[in-house]
Amino acid sequence: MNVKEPPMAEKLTPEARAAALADLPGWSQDDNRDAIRRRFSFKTFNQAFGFMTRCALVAEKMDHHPEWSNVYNTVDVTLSTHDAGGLTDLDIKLARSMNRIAEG
Ligand SMILES: C[C@H](O)[C@H](O)[C@H]1CNC2=NC(N)=NC(=O)C2=N1
Repeated sequence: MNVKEPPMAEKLTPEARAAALADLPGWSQDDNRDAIRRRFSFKTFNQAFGFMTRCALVAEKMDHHPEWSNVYNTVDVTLSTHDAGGLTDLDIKLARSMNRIAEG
C-alpha cells in the first residue's frame, strides 16, 4: 500500500506570520528566532499542570510539540517547527488550540 507521509509544513511568509499573529491573542514574535511565544498564567499549579496535560494530548495527536517550561502557576511556551527551521501553520494551529484550552 502506498501510505504517504504528510507534506512538510512550509515556513510562513512575513505577511502570513503578521496576519496570523494579529488573530492570536497573547502571542508575540520571539525576539531571537523565527518562533512565537506566550506566557499563560493561572491561579494555581494544579490549573497550570492541567493545562499542560491537555495541551500535551493535542500536541501528540498533531505530532507537533511545544517548547515550554512551568514555574508554579505559570507556563511559558515557545512554538516553532524544527523540521522547517521556523514558524509554520502547525505552530499557529497549536497556538490556537492552547488558547482554547486555557479559556477552559
Ligand atoms: C519525526 C517527528 O514527526 C518530528 O520530529 C516532529 C515531532 N514534533 C515536532 N514539533 C515541533 N515543534 N517541530 C517539529 O519539527 C516537530 N517534528
